[in-house]
Amino acid sequence: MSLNGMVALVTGGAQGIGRAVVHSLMQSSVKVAILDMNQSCGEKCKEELDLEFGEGNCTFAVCDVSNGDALRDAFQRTVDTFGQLDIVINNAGINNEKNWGKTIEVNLTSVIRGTYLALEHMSREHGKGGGIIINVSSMAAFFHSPHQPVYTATKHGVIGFTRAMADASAEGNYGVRINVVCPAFVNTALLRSVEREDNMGKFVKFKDDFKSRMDKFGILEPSLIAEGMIRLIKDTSLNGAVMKITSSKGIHFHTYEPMSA
Ligand SMILES: NC(=O)C1=CN([C@@H]2O[C@H](COP(=O)(O)OP(=O)(O)OC[C@H]3O[C@@H](n4cnc5c(N)ncnc54)[C@H](O)[C@@H]3O)[C@@H](O)[C@H]2O)C=CC1
Ligand SMILES: CCCCCC(=O)/C=C/[C@H]1C=CC(=O)[C@@H]1CCCCCCC(=O)O
Repeated sequence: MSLNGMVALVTGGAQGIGRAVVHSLMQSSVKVAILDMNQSCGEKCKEELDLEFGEGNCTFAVCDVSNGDALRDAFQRTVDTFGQLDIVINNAGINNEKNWGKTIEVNLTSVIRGTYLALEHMSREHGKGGGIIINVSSMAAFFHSPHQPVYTATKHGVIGFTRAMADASAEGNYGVRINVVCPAFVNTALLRSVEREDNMGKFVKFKDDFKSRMDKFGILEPSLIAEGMIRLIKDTSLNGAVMKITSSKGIHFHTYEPMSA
């Protein structure tokens, strides 16, 4: 499946995993709208991508995904700029057990809002031509992190919401495939936040245990997560898929017991 000419929107696209998937998408000739709350990183990211791929192939907008109006405007500006929207990756996420309400707002509420906004611009129920949504969860949804109870809860929620919405899309003939990716530890700024009291609050005292888990389970590069996301986009058979990415098994999928009668 060629992605040439498609248009993607990536939240948290200025750094880390989001930056990696933006680059992979542009290597596949996808035009990308990068949304991020970090203006300096976003502008630097766009400057570098313009140098590599030529101008006009990506945009950057400062957008805090937890601001619903700003997120709605950013989606609309993307469609106004590029004329269409085919791929949405709800990637932006934080780790803050002190301001845990914010963690819920960004990691779960904004993923829900971003999914609904994506459907407004892609679903046949809105007269559009279809598309693909990828929501970002975590292996913390399978190996719960005793040091990140609220982060863990949000990532469990992303899986449940995504699987439910994928079924709704299939039953409603939305024409939109909705999948979720669950990386283990990834070498980004977010991972380094587990050592900071500002982020971890009282759980920072467990940082040595957290680091020993990183040693045990390994640390992935963002490019591998981007590879998994491109696979979710290109494999048209995948809807409601729960992709896991770990050092031990690489890119693989979680399987669920079928619901008994
Ligand atoms: N790094 C890791 O070990 C893992 C990360 N994840 C998830 O992957 C996603 C990306 O995380 P990383 O790339 O590691 O983090 P990162 O911190 O390196 O990059 C996240 C980007 O999102 C932006 N962002 C944060 N809050 C935002 C908001 N409210 N509005 C707009 N942009 C915002 C940041 O400015 C940053 O550019 C997150 O959902 C995270 O939970 C999942 C499993 C493991
Ligand atoms: C803010 C930091 C982001 C960390 C996200 C994350 O995925 C954390 C997961 C871990 C937290 C405690 C754990 O034990 C989780 C282990 C995840 C790796 C499991 C890999 C298992 C395997 O390789 O088979």
